[in-house]
Amino acid sequence: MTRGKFITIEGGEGVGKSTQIGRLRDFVAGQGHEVIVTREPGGTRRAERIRELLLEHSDEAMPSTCELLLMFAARATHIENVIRPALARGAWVICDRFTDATYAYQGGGRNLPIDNISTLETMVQGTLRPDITLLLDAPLEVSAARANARNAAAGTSDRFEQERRDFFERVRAAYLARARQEPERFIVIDATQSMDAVTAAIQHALGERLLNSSAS
Ligand SMILES: Nc1ncnc2c1ncn2[C@@H]1O[C@H](COP(=O)(O)OP(=O)(O)O)[C@@H](O)[C@H]1O
Ligand SMILES: Cc1cn([C@H]2C[C@H](O)[C@@H](COP(=O)(O)OP(=O)(O)O)O2)c(=O)[nH]c1=O
Repeated sequence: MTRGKFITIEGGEGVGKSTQIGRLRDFVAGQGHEVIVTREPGGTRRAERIRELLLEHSDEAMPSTCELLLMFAARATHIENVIRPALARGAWVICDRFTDATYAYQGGGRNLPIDNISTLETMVQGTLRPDITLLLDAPLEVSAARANARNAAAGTSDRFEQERRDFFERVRAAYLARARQEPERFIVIDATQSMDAVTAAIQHALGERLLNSSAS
């Protein structure tokens, strides 16, 4: 059985990840593949409980190291129980955020040492890495406006969404730096475009990089 492909989708809050993931699922399923859509932090019962700990507001300070370890604790059970078994049976896995988010948020945003993140990455993932990472990129004005509109409609905002502008600038810069370092894995999409234009750009890039190669 050919191993499935592991696709992650990354970017700041409100860039349009959730919107595009639904369309991506249909696109990949339309090529005849089994598709699993999942997210981080989360994706299993235990990991979703860790997600609640990470996102809830609390009067107990959250040390950055605690945040980092919880992200990888959730990831460990997600990989073991969902991602690896799915890939092994040939399913394609589409994951809303993965370890690049840790490099961007805990590394870029919180200024935690990259070496610590990379040590945990190896400990938790071994050699598992995404085959393709879609980075939806937009200036903060655009992504914040979308996230704010969505949160106002839902009446909620989580602990990360309370961060200040300079935090999100560092997150965006860290994502773009990673994309420059690994151009063969990353596809950077201009997320300021219309939803349909973003969808078309994703499908075009995936067609070039993955679907053709998997057919051969
Ligand atoms: N390309 C786009 N143009 C305009 N609005 C968009 C676009 N993509 C998403 N949106 C809207 O912006 C908000 C945030 O999108 P969402 O997919 O939830 O982002 P994310 O999952 O990245 O936080 C939603 O209300 C969504 O309908
Ligand atoms: C996976 C991951 C997420 N996060 C953060 C980013 C988000 O603010 C938050 C929850 O992710 P998510 O629900 O995907 O955020 P949104 O839909 O608003 O874009 O967790 C990290 O800080 N590190 C990580 O490793």
